[in-house]
Parts: sequence; C-alpha cells; structure tokens
Amino acid sequence: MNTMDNSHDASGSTPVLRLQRLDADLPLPVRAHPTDAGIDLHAAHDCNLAPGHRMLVGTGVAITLPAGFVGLVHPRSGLAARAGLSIVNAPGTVDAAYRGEIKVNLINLDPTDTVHIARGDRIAQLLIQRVELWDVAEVEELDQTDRGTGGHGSTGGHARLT
Ligand SMILES: O=c1ccn([C@H]2C[C@H](O)[C@@H](COP(=O)(O)OP(=O)(O)OP(=O)(O)O)O2)c(=O)[nH]1
Ligand SMILES: [Mg+2]
Repeated sequence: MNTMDNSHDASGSTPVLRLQRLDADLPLPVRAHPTDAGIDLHAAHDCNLAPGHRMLVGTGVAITLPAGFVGLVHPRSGLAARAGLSIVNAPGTVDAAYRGEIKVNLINLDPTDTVHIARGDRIAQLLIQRVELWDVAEVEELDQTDRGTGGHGSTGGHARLT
C-alpha cells in the first residue's frame, strides 16, 4: 500500500484509514463488527478518575485523512451506562490535517465511584465523516424566516425545572 496516498477510495469499496501506531504494543484499533460506525480507540496508559475528574488520555495512534473528512471522537455507550464515563468535548474533532496522537478528554460523571482505566482498554470510538468546508462571508442582514430568532425552547414542551 502506498503510505503517501491518503485519498479517499472512490471505487465503491470500503475506504482505508491510514493509521500509524505510535505504541506498537497496543492493539490495532478496529471496528468490533464490520458495519459498526466507530473504530474503537485504546487507552495508552492506566488512569483512575475520581468522581467529577477528567484526564487527557492518549490512544497511541495518529491518522491521516484527506481534506473534506473529519474524525469524531465519541464516547462509548457501555462505559457511559456502566461507569458514567464520558468525554468533555464530545464529540472531539480530529482535523483532516492533524498528524499528532489522538487524545481523549475523559470525564467521570458518576457522583460517587472512581473509574479505573487500564492501558489497552477501549475508551472511545472514532467515526469518520465527510464535512463541508465553507468560506465565511459577512453580511449586513439575514433572510427572514418563520422561526426568526426564536430558540432555546421557544416552541414549548420542555421538561419542568424543580
Ligand atoms: O478529542 C480530540 C479533539 C481534538 N484532538 C486533536 C486533533 C485536532 O485536530 C486538534 C485540535 O482540536 P480542536 O480544533 O478541537 O481544538 P482547539 O482547541 O481548537 O485547538 P487548535 O487551536 O489546535 O485547533 O486536537 C484530539 O486528539 N482529540
Ligand atoms: Mg481548532
């Protein structure tokens, strides 16, 4: 495989993510099932997260994406349900031109229990999506719409606060 060619495979076959392992002893990130959306990312080191605490955890991998694509670092629902583990900036944005190690800003949202992460644990999942790159043009006025400036619950039906 030509490691310099980072173009998206337009032939109709599954695109290939060019991924560099910065830590050869960690497992290669893969999809748990062939059609899963996310590629599971592993923790590069142990960490203990007390309730409410957060930590930037390396994954030991770097990737190359062509322009027009983005990597999104999503939490894993099992860890969220079982341990209250999430990601501070979910989903994290991995820019196409970023060549550094992908890191995950984990946070323990459980009110009472510490979360123990071991090196090699699957802590997050990477989704790759197309993204449109828009230029910005400043205007004096915006077009009129029915919604106008109404937002943040303007249509009602939201939960009551106690
Ligand atoms: O969960 C994440 C989010 C980001 N990144 C890396 C890749 C991304 O391309 C870079 C910058 O991310 P972002 O643009 O979200 O952060 P920023 O605070 O705007 O930093 P910068 O000024 O470097 O753009 O950090 C990660 O490794 N993991
Ligand atoms: Mg940025």
